[in-house]
Amino acid sequence: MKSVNLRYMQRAGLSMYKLAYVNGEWVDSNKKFPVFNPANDELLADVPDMGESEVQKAIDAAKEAFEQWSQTTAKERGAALRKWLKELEGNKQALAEIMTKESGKPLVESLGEVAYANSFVDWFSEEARRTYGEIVPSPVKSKELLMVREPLGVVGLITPWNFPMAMITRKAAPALAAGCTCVIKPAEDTPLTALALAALAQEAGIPKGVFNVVTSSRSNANSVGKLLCTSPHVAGISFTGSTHVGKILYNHCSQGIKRISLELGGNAPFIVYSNANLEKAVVGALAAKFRNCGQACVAANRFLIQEDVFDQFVELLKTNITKSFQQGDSSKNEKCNLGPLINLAQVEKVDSIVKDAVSKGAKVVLGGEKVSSLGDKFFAPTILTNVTPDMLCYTEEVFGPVAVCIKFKTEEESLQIANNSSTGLAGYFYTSDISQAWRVAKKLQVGMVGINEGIISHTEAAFGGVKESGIGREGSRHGMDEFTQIKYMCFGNLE
Ligand SMILES: NC(=O)c1ccc[n+]([C@@H]2O[C@H](COP(=O)([O-])OP(=O)(O)OC[C@H]3O[C@@H](n4cnc5c(N)ncnc54)[C@H](O)[C@@H]3O)[C@@H](O)[C@H]2O)c1
Ligand SMILES: O=C[C@H](O)CS(=O)(=O)O
Repeated sequence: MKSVNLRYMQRAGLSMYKLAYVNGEWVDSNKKFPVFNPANDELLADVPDMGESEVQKAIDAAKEAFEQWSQTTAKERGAALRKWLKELEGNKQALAEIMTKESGKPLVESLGEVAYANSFVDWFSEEARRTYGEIVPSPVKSKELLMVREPLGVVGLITPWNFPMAMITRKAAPALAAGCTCVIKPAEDTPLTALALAALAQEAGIPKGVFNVVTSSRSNANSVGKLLCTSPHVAGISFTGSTHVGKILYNHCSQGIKRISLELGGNAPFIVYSNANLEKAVVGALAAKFRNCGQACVAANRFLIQEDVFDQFVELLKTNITKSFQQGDSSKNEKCNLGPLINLAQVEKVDSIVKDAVSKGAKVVLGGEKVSSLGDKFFAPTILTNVTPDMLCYTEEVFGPVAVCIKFKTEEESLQIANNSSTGLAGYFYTSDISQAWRVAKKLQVGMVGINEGIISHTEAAFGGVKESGIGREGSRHGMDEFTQIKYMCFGNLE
């Protein structure tokens, strides 16, 4: 089949993004599922709804390709990733437009995500050559002891809809850098970005079978996920998504003792101490809460504000939200910087959490309801106060534009509330006291801490959580660990 060129596909319009990518070929299926623009319900494409037998072909292709790809040198793999990066950077506008159309996120945020996603390809094109082994001083004269890192093999990458490009490159780049081959299963809401990445991988000359993208509807996700987790030809799984699904996959992988890395849900506290610079804290709060309309795993989920600055901070938050955001469809109006939620299920989840809070006595300081005038997936930026522990918003991951504001008296109380969660991904706090900064940063039960900062995700830093937020780290040099294994070699009789 003729090589499919992104620029051609872009000119031809999104309708070209309707084929999955397996073994270097663009493949169809006799079943399809639709992909819509959540901002205006425009049908973007119908893509293959692949089942187990079709995904098995992708696993077979990746297994065959692994024989050669794993034997390339780290330098060659790094060079291949840089060719892919060149294609990604050369098509950043097209990629951003696809992402905005299928996820609803504002174009400015999609462009930011392309840059963030590309940074993982850039970073791991270099890390490929720095995944060193070790030679250790032998305890015995006749022996030499050394350890090397080897690629896991075929890996299954299952990714969410909220960052449809970055969540793929944050996995695929280290996987390919390590010498693994991959079968990628993107979220059913946002498969088109993944297919565009495949088109550019093909353009860059990534060999067939090394980078495969299979598309499935939600109804097939369970069986496809189970196949990837239980296939004897898949050596590892890397999953980003909800804790609920992460537990299902973790259980599947236990059957074959398969490696798995899990980037799961969060419930980030955002603590404002009375000695904080409130103007800076509000800037950080808007970034940590409203990026991607609150649909981020590291989103500030609970605002814990010390009582003597509570009213002042809430008023500042309300004023800044009102003047900072123009909600709407940014594919129609580029000035819009706050989009819709991804689908009706998410809208209903957010709406039910807010209604539950109000029914139990919460006060709606701002927003608090759907914005039907914009469309059926828009929920207004919202501030809730008078929040109590019996409310869902106190414990649940909202995953929407709702700032839940909780008052506390002492540092000890703030930490007790913050750590009272089954998850521990990110946490943020603002203080002007350096001793307090050190104390609180050490006591927060999370994997990542923002200290006087609301945006903490960078490719150079280890991304991941504790408790039920997951296992393993992505980005940084640690990202290679998820796709390699250590082999110890003992040379004997050397005298
Ligand atoms: N820690 C992180 O880096 C991170 C990043 C993004 C999202 N998330 C979390 O993901 C959640 C929202 O994303 P979502 O709604 O796409 O998550 P989700 O878990 O519903 O879906 C994630 C992926 O898993 C697939 N999937 C769903 N059910 C499956 C099953 N039974 N077996 C195999 N695969 C299955 C989906 O098709 C999708 O591709 C939130 O909880 C958010 O915190 C975490
Ligand atoms: O939603 C989860 C993402 O990992 C957030 S970030 O873009 O990495 O900050």
